[in-house]
Amino acid sequence: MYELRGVTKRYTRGKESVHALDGVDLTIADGDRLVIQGPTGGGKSTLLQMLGGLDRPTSGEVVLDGTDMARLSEARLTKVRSENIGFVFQSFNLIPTLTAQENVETALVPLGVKVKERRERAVEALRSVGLGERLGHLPDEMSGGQQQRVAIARALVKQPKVLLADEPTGNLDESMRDEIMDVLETMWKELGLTFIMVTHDSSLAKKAPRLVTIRKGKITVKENAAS
Ligand SMILES: Nc1ncnc2c1ncn2[C@@H]1O[C@H](COP(=O)(O)OP(=O)(O)OP(=O)(O)O)[C@@H](O)[C@H]1O
Repeated sequence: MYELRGVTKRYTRGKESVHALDGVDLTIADGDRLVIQGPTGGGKSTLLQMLGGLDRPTSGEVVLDGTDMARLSEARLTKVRSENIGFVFQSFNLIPTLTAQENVETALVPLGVKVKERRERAVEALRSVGLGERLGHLPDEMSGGQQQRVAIARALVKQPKVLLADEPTGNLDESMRDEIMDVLETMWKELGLTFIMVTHDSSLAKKAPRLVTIRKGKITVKENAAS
């Protein structure tokens, strides 16, 4: 469970100061599916970075399961991240010289998983996203949708509690977008993940059980009873 209290993030460039987040209070229960939307520059990516422990707030608390990530040492924060949080980005971020299977295995290296188990888990994760036949393919031998599936397998192979996705369908055409959303939704249901996604896509936002809109660093939360 996440508890954000008074989270502020200020960026300073020369004399200019931007309040990317301005006193954000937000609770996210385990197993929630939450969409973050809002205008360009509103603070969506900054909020996701705080949730992922990729950056620290200027002030406030980002508590994940009782631990304030803002106060952890870099080493402990890296450990919390690699054990608990999977990331999927718009630009897939696969290593171009590694096969699909090797890309997925990389997520298990920091956890000290032995080679044989790494291989088995990577194959299983790729099968679960429908890529059992593509284990030995390099990223540029796969479509955008397939590359994003590899990225999803890489995020989930470590069995995280939380999956964070920043515009995961932003680089994909409409049919691939639906396909990737189906994969993400299935994984969310099957694995009992907390799934938090930033999107510009209003049709995806409408379907979310919980919608956070962020403008000028301030959030509003809407529950969607219909979904
Ligand atoms: N590293 C940085 N240095 C300075 N300012 C930054 C930095 N990162 C973000 N900002 C500023 O903080 C504000 C929020 O940015 P953020 O990227 O979180 O918005 P966003 O809602 O994700 O936007 P977009 O939809 O365009 O990706 C913007 O005004 C942005 O210019």
